[in-house]
Amino acid sequence: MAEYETSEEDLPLSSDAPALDDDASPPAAESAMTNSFVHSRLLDSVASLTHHRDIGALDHSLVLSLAELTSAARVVLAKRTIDGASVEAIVRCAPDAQGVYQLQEDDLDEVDPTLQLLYRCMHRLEAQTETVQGRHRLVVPILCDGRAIGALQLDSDLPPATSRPLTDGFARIYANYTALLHESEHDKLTGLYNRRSLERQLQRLLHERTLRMALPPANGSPGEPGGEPPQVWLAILDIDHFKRINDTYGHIYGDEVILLLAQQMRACFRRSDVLFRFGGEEFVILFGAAGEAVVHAVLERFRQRIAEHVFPQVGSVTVSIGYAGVGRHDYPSSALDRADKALYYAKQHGRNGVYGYESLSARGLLGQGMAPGSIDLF
Ligand SMILES: Nc1nc2c(ncn2[C@@H]2O[C@H](COP(=O)(O)OP(=O)(O)OP(=O)(O)O)[C@@H](O)[C@H]2O)c(=O)[nH]1
Repeated sequence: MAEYETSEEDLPLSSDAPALDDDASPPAAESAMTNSFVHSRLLDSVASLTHHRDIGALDHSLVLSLAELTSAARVVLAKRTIDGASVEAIVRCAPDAQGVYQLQEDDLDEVDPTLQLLYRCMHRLEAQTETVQGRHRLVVPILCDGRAIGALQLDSDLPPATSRPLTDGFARIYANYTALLHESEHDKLTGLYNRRSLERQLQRLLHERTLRMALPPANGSPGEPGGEPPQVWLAILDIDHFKRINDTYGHIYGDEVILLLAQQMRACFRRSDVLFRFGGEEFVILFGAAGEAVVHAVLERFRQRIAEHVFPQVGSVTVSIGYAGVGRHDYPSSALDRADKALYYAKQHGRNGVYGYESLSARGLLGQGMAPGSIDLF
């Protein structure tokens, strides 16, 4: 670390700041001052980066920090899907006409020539450089366990030798921190989201829909007369007679059923649908759909798919599913409670079925005295 060569007034650091060096020449003092300023900006960026608990916010913070620290013309973050098969997200950052950095998140344009180096970098697992119209382009891979989970592109006037250490450093911090966030949000056995992340994911989904659809203010919650039709849905899925599977075949096969079911969920639902392992043999799905008929058809298709699937050793497995609409100002616990009531109804009416809270309720089938479902609410 360089020594500070300035006065305490000039540099409002803590009282631990190193003493002045009387022999320092003005240019040396100036350079130390610059170094110290750069270091504190850098630490600031790292601190704000690791402050986030949400991967989306972390992505934004990463590209903004790098752009601001390097005065880049453009910074791009590309992220790969979990299976590494394709690129799932692109976050770009560039200054607007006033020089203020603006973020932009978009779908991948595979033919965009300005992103070709990103692909090559992720493929070759090593940094790439090129010069385009006098401007330097540097792309570094974001590596995790020897795999490229993404890449960072910096278009700037800085030669790659100058910008590389910083860009590499940010890529490494990002890789370490996303691994930590990922672990804390996901179930170890299935790789699906865990229960802890439900509230945040639900808020994110509701927020995204609000932004995308620019909805007018809600005038009621789902299920209430006059309420707007819900656009986000929550389904709870529970494996039928799972205790019997464990008792008959043992926990290892029980776990395998859970794992294979999660794989079936991944294969059947859309990438934009959010999948959770909520508890032992309980799963939650959050998704957007136009109406109850669509939701019912999607879940019914999954129920059938599982009923027809042959699980190794265990053979046939069935699932019961309950679902409910989620209003814009809903609490996760209330939406869960409604879906759980529909699931309970499914369990009481032969299992291997799909039921929606709204239609059960409209048909008066959820009596006052109905026992609460099995789920522990927040
Ligand atoms: N193998 C395995 N079993 C689990 C896990 N978590 C919970 N279980 C078991 O799952 C079983 C759930 O049993 P119940 O809640 O009685 O439900 P069920 O037998 O599925 O019956 P219904 O839900 O009424 O159809 C219990 O025996 C739990 O011990 C897990 O991670 N792995």
